[in-house]
Amino acid sequence: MIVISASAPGKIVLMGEHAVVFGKPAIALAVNLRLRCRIDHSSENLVNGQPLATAGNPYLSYIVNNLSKNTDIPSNQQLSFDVLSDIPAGSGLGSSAALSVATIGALAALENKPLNEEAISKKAFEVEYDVQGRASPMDSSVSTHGGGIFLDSKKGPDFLWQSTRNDKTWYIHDLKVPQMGMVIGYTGIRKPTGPMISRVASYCKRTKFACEIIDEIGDITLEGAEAINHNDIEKLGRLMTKNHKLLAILGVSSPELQNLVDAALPHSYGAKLTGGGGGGSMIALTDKPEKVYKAIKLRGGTPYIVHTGVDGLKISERD
Ligand SMILES: Nc1ncnc2c1ncn2[C@@H]1O[C@H](COP(=O)(O)OP(=O)(O)O)[C@@H](O)[C@H]1O
Ligand SMILES: C[C@@](O)(CCOP(=O)(O)O)CC(=O)O
Repeated sequence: MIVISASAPGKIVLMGEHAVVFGKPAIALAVNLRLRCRIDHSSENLVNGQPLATAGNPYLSYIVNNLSKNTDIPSNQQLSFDVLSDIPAGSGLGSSAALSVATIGALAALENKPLNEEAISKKAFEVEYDVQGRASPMDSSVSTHGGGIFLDSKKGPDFLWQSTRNDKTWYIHDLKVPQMGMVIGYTGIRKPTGPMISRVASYCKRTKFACEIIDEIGDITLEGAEAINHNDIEKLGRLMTKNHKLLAILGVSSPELQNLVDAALPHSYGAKLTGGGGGGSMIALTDKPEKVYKAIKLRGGTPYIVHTGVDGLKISERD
């Protein structure tokens, strides 16, 4: 019997979340929190031994319901999925993209297909977009590729692939990022991404002001990419904190996130919420990770000192 297991990383967003959904630039890094998905043939569709249901498992259900679109596996083939994750779900750390990437990667391996990063990442983006109602290809791309990525509205050096949905095209680039001390602070508050994206979209529909904030996030993200190219960590930190303020104006911060950002800032180059916001997690760029760790813990958050520069999708087992 063939048993396949694949793993994919979660991510942090250095700059540009939410604005990237509108086609603006963003910078995301894979981190050493991973989700593993093991797939096996089965007599019924199961997740961790329980029947697969759309309500509890929208991403896996979507993949199974669209099996014939994405694979040559017959649509009546039943599968069992075992999912094990280090990434807290609904926490802004890209758990849903890691789940989609690892599952689609494992299905490709089950079919003995060569791993094609671009194809897997695009299929995972489709899952994210359709289940959430709106998304950018940021999470699916960085989880597939690993390391760092820079999304832009035009093609530049180190271009990997482009993704188009409706009237928007994102050009995805490999981004080499120097080793940086990075601490995640999880508020413990689960916030699904879809409603946060909708909230920003309706704010932008109502007011020109919100669209200008989105533009401003895009502009400072380009400055952030320049700062990375020049290894200017202090400038990057300042821009990250500015990015946080702009996200707060858009209404996607929360008192709990602000509490952890405030705790981290005295020991950091910069700090900001990461991902969808409204709860979930923040990140701090620092050369004193232990101090930030303690400060976040003292304020009731769950800190993780994380490594970047990690692998993307990996097929980790084949029997
Ligand atoms: N280990 C897991 N097992 C099954 N589903 C998961 C797992 N981790 C995440 N998910 C799915 O992803 C959703 C969270 O995704 P999302 O709202 O985009 O937040 P984020 O990607 O920031 O964690 C969960 O509600 C669940 O449907
Ligand atoms: C808000 C957004 O920019 C990032 C969402 O990240 P997460 O799903 O909350 O980890 C949405 C997206 O880019 O698809």
